[in-house]
Amino acid sequence: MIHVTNLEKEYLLVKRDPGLRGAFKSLFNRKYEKKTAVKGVSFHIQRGEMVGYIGSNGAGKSTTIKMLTGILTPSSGEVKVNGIIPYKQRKENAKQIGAVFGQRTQLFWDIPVRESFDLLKEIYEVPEEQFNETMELFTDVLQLDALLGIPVRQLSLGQKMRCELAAAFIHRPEVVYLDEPTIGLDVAVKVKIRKFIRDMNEKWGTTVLLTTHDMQDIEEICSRIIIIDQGTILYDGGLNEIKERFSAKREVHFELDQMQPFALPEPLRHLADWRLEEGESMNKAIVSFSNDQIKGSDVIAEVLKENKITDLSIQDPKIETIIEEIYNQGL
Ligand SMILES: Nc1ncnc2c1ncn2[C@@H]1O[C@H](COP(=O)(O)OP(=O)(O)OP(=O)(O)O)[C@@H](O)[C@H]1O
Repeated sequence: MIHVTNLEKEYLLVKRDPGLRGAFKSLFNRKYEKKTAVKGVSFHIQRGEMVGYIGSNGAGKSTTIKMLTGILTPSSGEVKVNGIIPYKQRKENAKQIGAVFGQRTQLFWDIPVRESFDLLKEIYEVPEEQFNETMELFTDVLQLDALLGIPVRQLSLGQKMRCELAAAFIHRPEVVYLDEPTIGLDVAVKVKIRKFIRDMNEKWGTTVLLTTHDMQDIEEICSRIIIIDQGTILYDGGLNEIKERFSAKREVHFELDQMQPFALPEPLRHLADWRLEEGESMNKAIVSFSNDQIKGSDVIAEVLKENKITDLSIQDPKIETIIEEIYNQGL
């Protein structure tokens, strides 16, 4: 569905000396500097896959997505979405994709949401019956009923984002690009949005490329991640595989009675680290260890022998921690 081969994008930046004099000079004698935002990126995404495209600020995510949507022309390399070259066939590409770009809206600011959807229906030439059926479904799943009569500018961020999501899927596109679809939203709306994306993927087999800094989005939506750093791909593979690869780092969280001190038993001293998290009524001792050196059950057994524990839980490594480690140490 999405084929990207050796994709590159260079931006030309105007080089300017500091100060007013520099600004004035650059008006007449422009010097340019090249900035390669995407360097030789290749990946293939199958129809119906939901892939997380992640990386730190400035890694090159938005630049890639802009090339996939046809907004930007690549400096070199190839990009094809469902057989279409986006920057050459912008209209055809626009018909088969949907997009949510964080804070920007594709809805019409001053008119009621319902009328924005009616306009999108005309733009995408959605058949009447299909449109009504889709609207009914979205109204139900995203609880849009009360919002349809309100102009977008009067909606809260969460309400607006629910409408944006509906607008991205209204014409049942083949591919949807989601750039930070849950940014700034409360947990309840995030849950609703993640479920909606999963449901649409299941119902229509929509291919989804998701950019987010919220790792919970990734964990709940994607089974594959592509990690980009400084314009090049660091990792492309299963979310579970990478978690397993790094599952060397596991943690057991032991809840202690406030009055009880914690001691790491002797057999664990060279195999595990621990730290204390202090709370109002409860302290928590967090013991971290390498799965390939000792089993979680042995850690628990040893700790229970010497400490009074009220509760415990085993935590898998968080994907943020994993990504930070890949950034720092490589794969
Ligand atoms: N229009 C532009 N002109 C010049 N440089 C740009 C332009 N857009 C982006 N860049 C630069 O290209 C690099 C990649 O930017 P990009 O927006 O693709 O990153 P990103 O991964 O989407 O970051 P973020 O998570 O902050 O949105 C950055 O160094 C950025 O400063």
